[in-house]
Amino acid sequence: MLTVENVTYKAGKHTLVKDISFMVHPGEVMVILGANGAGKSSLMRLLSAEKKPSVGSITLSGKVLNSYTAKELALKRAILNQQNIINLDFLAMDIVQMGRYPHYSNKPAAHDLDIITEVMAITGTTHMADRSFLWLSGGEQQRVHLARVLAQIWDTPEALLLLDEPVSGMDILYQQQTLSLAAMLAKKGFMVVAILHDINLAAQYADNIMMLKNGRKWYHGSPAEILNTKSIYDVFEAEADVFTNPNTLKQLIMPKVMIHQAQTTV
Ligand SMILES: Nc1ncnc2c1ncn2[C@@H]1O[C@H](COP(=O)(O)OP(=O)(O)OP(=O)(O)O)[C@@H](O)[C@H]1O
Repeated sequence: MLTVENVTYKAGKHTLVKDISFMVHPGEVMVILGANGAGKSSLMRLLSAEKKPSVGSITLSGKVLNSYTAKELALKRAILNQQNIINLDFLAMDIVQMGRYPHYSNKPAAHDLDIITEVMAITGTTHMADRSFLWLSGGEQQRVHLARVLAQIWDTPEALLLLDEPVSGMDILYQQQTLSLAAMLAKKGFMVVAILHDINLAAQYADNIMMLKNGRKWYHGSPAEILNTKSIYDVFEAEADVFTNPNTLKQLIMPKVMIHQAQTTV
């Protein structure tokens, strides 16, 4: 279980995350929503242990996050960042293999190679295995990185998977496939925390959504509980209609065109 208790994070005189508490259980997909600058990535940096809370505590499986060694943490949580800049001429397969580095010292074992094959198949990257990573498109690179991150924790029960805008740059099919995969991994026992900008994808795939505003938790609950015209306006200052998709019974958000604002910016 991931437990975040009264966490505040300050950078210099700026408070980026303010007194946030929540829990994520194995089996759960939690999506973080919020406007640009709301503090989503700052919170993610705390959850990944890249940064330490100024106040409050974060525990993973009952142990304080910042007391894990780097190696212990690599075996327990993986993060897909927004930007994974790699300028070296690796093959896509080599990038995925990097995800297994914490699991072996010299050469990957047969078990590691099996996992690499499996995650490349599940992320639709098998056919890119022998291609130079640098020559892949942005969306293809993102899928290879997803395979790398999955390779890292594939055989760890109740691992924490952190996804910072995992579907940016992906086409509609891979957006759906990536988030279905995240939901499937949660069913397998992982804890998934994802930052998304697309509220409809959040409505479709999240078990719970946390909406941030000015570094604070503004709303937290299931999509059905918290996604409505008021919460969307409160958090994004955007007007939207919220319907129920008759096929999936999930929320469907239709932003209203802001004619006045659009005209004044033309
Ligand atoms: N090290 C820092 N020092 C001061 N301010 C910072 C620092 N890092 C981030 N900020 C500010 O904190 C706020 C939150 O940033 P953060 O990247 O967490 O937002 P976000 O919700 O992820 O935004 P976006 O949707 O645009 O990616 C922003 O106003 C940002 O400029």
